[in-house]
Parts: sequence; structure tokens; C-alpha cells
Amino acid sequence: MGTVVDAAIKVANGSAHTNKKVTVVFVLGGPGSGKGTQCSNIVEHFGYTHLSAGDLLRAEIKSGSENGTMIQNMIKEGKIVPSEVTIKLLQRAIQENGNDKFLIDGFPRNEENRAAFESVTGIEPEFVLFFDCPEEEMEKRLLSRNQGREDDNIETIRKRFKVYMESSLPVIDYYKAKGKVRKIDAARPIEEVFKAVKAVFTPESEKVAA
Ligand SMILES: Nc1ncnc2c1ncn2[C@@H]1O[C@H](COP(=O)(O)OP(=O)(O)OP(=O)(O)O)[C@@H](O)[C@H]1O
Ligand SMILES: Nc1ccn([C@H]2C[C@H](O)[C@@H](COP(=O)(O)O)O2)c(=O)n1
Ligand SMILES: [Mg+2]
Repeated sequence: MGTVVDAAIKVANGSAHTNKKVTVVFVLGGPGSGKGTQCSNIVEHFGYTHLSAGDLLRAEIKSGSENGTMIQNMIKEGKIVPSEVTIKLLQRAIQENGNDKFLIDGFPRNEENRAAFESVTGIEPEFVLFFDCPEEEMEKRLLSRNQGREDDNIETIRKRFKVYMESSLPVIDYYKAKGKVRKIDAARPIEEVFKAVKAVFTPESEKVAA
């Protein structure tokens, strides 16, 4: 299992060339569907490293990078930052981490993200974990998240939902057509959602017959 990511390493390091085989699972779903919450559980139980594209972009704003203001404005508007920026952050995070199994949360968010990541890194996801949740439930969760996120206000939330419907769902459909989507009903309590997630990550050979 695993995909060679020579291209990712080359871009991140300039001329350096390392072979690193990685397994990647994309974690997708609407804003507030519970991606980050479930990724923490998966990390704990299955030894993956969690890379949230949104968290990497927010860290980039805080670092005072030259792209910081552009990223901040895009996030406030609920828009998707150009792939070039996000892919560099993901590549660097993969490169710097000793692990070989990654959950990439909130990426690819649109067709541009998807195609660019594939052509730059050559990485195909092992599968796509898709948290399916009704909008009313996601809105309720986001409005009570209380993590001080600038985009957790009703105006930006509505814009994020629109971008999700128009740009992110087609990416999920793309992977569905390839038989790669593992859909989870995310409108249940956290523990119940994790039970379903565990079933996806547990190899058939290790599943105990009921
Ligand atoms: N199954 C659940 N039931 C109720 N609340 C949940 C559930 N899963 C997550 N939450 C809560 O909903 C909020 C959003 O969850 P989380 O941050 O994991 O979503 P997300 O998909 O990562 O959102 P975003 O795309 O905005 O980063 C958090 O406050 C979290 O504690
Ligand atoms: N691939 C991505 C992922 C995220 N962003 C920006 C735009 C999102 O609204 C914001 C927050 O992401 P989240 O933490 O909710 O996953 O970050 C992006 O531009 N491209
Ligand atoms: Mg999140």
C-alpha cells in the first residue's frame, strides 16, 4: 500500500530528491460535518497523521507569510485559496513528518485542488472518507463551535455552504465514480459516527463476526 511522492518532495525541497512512500486518505464533507473531530479519533486509534488544509492555511496567516493577507481575505469570504499555496503547505507537512500515513482533511475542495494535487504530487488517495450531514445540523454546530474562527459567523457560513455545494460536491462525485468514497452518516452523536469510521479503517481480516 502507498504511493511514491517524488514530485511532492522535489517541489518542497528545491533540488533535493527523496523517495517517500505515503498512504493518503482524503477526509471530505461540509463545513461543520465533523471532519476534524473524527480525524482526532482516527489518529488515536489508527496511527495516521492529521493534516487539515484549513489549519495549515490559518497557521500560514499567523506566521506573517507574504500570502497571509490574501489567505485571510479568502477565508473570510468562504472562498477557496489557489491550489498552488495549499499544495505547497501540504507537501511541506508531509515531507517534514516521519509518518507515512496521512489524513488530508478539507482537501481537495474543488476541481482545481484535485487536479493540481494529482499532477504535482502523483498521489492518488487510498480512499475518500465522506461525512454526509444536513446543512441545518452543520449550521447549528458551526454557530456553537466557539473556537474563535473568523469564518464561523452566519454570513460566511452561508458562503461556505454555497462553495461546498457548487465546488466540493463535484469532487466527491468524481471519486464516487472511481469507487473510492466511503460515506458516513455524520448526523449522529460523535461516538456513533466513530463506530462507522472504525469499520472503514479496520481491515476485513480483523473484523470480529457479530
Ligand atoms: N457528531 C457530532 N455531533 C455533534 N457535534 C459535533 C459532532 N461532530 C463534531 N461536532 C462539533 O461540531 C463542531 C464542528 O466540528 P468539526 O470542527 O470537527 O467540523 P469540521 O468538519 O472540521 O468543520 P470545518 O470544515 O469548519 O473545519 C465542533 O464544535 C464539534 O465539537
Ligand atoms: N483546500 C482548502 C481548504 C480550506 N480552505 C480555506 C477555505 C475554507 O473555508 C477555510 C477553512 O477550512 P476548514 O478548516 O473549514 O476545512 O480554509 C481552502 O481555501 N482550501
Ligand atoms: Mg475542520
